[in-house]
Amino acid sequence: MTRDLILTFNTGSSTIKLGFYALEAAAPRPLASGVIDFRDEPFEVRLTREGKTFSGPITADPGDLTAVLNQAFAWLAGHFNLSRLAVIGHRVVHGGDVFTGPARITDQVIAQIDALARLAPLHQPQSLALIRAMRGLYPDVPQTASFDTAFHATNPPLIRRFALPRALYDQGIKRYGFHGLSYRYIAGQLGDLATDAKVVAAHLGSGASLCAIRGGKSIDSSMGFSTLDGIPMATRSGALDPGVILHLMGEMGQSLKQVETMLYRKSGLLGVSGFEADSRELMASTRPEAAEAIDLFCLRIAGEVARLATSMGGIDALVFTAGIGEHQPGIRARVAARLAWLGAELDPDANEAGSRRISTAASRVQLLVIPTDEESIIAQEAVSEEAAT
Ligand SMILES: Nc1ncnc2c1ncn2[C@@H]1O[C@H](COP(=O)(O)OP(=O)(O)O)[C@@H](O)[C@H]1O
Ligand SMILES: CC(=O)OP(=O)(O)O
Ligand SMILES: [Mg+2]
Repeated sequence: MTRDLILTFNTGSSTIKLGFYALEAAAPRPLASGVIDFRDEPFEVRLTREGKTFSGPITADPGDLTAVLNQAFAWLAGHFNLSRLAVIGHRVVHGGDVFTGPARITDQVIAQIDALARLAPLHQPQSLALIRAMRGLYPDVPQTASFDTAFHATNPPLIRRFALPRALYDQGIKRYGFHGLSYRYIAGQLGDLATDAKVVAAHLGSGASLCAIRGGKSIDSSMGFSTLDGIPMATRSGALDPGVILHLMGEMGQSLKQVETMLYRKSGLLGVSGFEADSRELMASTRPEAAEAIDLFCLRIAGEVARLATSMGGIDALVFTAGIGEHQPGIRARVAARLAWLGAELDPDANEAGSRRISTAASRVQLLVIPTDEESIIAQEAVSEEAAT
């Protein structure tokens, strides 16, 4: 049996995104994409192939991932010959200092990923459960991990350091950065800006961060030790005065679990608006709290662009990507307006149309929209890692 099918997983807090690729000499060729969205009612697995979307019902309890995957893959077997699976590639958010590139999954690698789970509680446990479940379903198929943190391994030590006692840095308490698969993809899509331009990429999805990229390398990013740092997100706070945490746990007697739940799940756009985490609903709402949540989001994004420009000594282009970056012209316009002092000038028609370039010819900073594709990086890394071992 020829094994020529690649499966990728991009695991999030509420969705598992799947990609199917054909193994080909030049590069993996995309065949189909799928999603299992735990928020869906009715609960189902969806597959989009050649412009058509198919769905299979899932009756298993969403809390039982093994049962969910058993059912989902029994249905997917009607669309793909799964005995042709050559490799399964996973996005794993935190690789710490251990992983500076993709890795073939072994028992030791699973233990190392597990040891970092606390730093990415919305993602890492889900990835581990998925890796284990796929081992059970397809024990003969090799699995690989592609790490969000790996792209930022090029950040200089000064960028990675917190102003904390030196010994903590040596114990791994430092800035790592995330969304690296997305930034690696964007770095490959910059055309004539790829060689030497100073580029800030803004990955604005449910999780959101920004990255300074020059010559194909990450110089600095907004996320740090955990996936909480930087700008506000759908339900995460972004950077926060650590004194607030001391106050909550000291004066207000909150537990670690309570604070963790608040920072990861009840803050950000949801926390500030008081009712909604999704940018579509917030942009459509007339409530002042919704406007304030979006305004704070945009203010903090613009502030981070300026900070990252300082790390690079300038900025030539700002790239918007991911769900919000690609599809919310109103948010792009608000960010651009706050960067007018830097010479950023939006072309409103190009922005509404979602063109690749959305700035005027006179703009001192090019504003670009580039759709991201984390899955294609996972597929490429799965093939190269599998070939190397
Ligand atoms: N077609 C769209 N139009 C407007 N907003 C969108 C669209 N698609 C996604 N978004 C917004 O993007 C955010 C989710 O980003 P996405 O990158 O899809 O999420 P995730 O981080 O889960 O992969 C949400 O705020 C959502 O409102
Ligand atoms: C790192 C992170 O926040 O990822 P996501 O945007 O997929 O939640
Ligand atoms: Mg995402």
